[in-house]
Amino acid sequence: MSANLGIHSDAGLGHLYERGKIDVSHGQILYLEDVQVSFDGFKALRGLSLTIEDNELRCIIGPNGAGKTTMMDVVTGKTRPDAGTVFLGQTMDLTRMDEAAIAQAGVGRKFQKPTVFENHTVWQNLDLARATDKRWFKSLRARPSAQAIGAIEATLERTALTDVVQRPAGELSHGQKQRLEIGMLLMQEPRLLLLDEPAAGISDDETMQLAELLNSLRGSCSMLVVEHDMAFVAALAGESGRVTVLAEGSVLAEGTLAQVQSDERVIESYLGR
Ligand SMILES: Nc1ncnc2c1ncn2[C@@H]1O[C@H](COP(=O)(O)OP(=O)(O)OP(=O)(O)O)[C@@H](O)[C@H]1O
Repeated sequence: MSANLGIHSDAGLGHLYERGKIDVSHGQILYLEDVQVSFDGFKALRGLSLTIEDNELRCIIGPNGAGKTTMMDVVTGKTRPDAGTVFLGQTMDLTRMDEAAIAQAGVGRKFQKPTVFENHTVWQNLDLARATDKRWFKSLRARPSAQAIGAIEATLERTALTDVVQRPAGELSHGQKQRLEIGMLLMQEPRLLLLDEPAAGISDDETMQLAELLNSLRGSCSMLVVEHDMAFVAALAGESGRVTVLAEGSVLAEGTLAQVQSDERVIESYLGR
């Protein structure tokens, strides 16, 4: 399969990857084949194969312990697979790149718990996320360019945070913090966003606002969303979006939400519990 896709290895060149240079000429942004991960003999991923199209928004569902977080850890370089293939586009072998190189190549990750700078304002958080110089004291003093101001304002609007721009992030609601963190990731102009249960613990209204935000990002980046909230998944997948069901470390089913919801194996292992 790899050979057919024209994939080749770029071992050791992680530091040279340029943002936006992902080769999606075959239409795929992420390609996993037969990925295996074991922890002390326990197989967390057993032959996981998954392909995400460029600009696709894919929802991943599945029972606790199915391997969803481990899959994200493998894509971001936090966990090295024991075996298998993990490529970003045609040419970047993620199993041979470190976490920093993978982030630099355009993979952004949002963990379940929001991690924002609580004592800084919403504006400062976005400004810091944009900054290439991570020494925050220097970044905060540097005057942002007109282009940077434009990017921050566009992100504020997109994340519906314009009204709270001068509020410290610590005062925001959980849903607003989730949107701010996604805004911070957007400041890095990711090509692939991984989101781990972004709707967990937020109100129904904020869940739908979050779905609106992610839907508005279609076309500007690919997204992989792990989620348990089925109303949220329905709002993202619509009638025709693909949903993947993971169970026991591999893909149990894949199809539209209606297809996977009526799949007996899915009902038994996940939905029907
Ligand atoms: N570092 C680790 N050491 C040992 N076992 C681990 C480790 N990380 C994960 N596991 C195990 O691997 C399995 C898959 O875990 P993972 O967190 O990937 O599942 P998940 O689908 O994300 O679950 P959840 O929906 O609960 O977040 C679980 O049984 C978990 O206990």
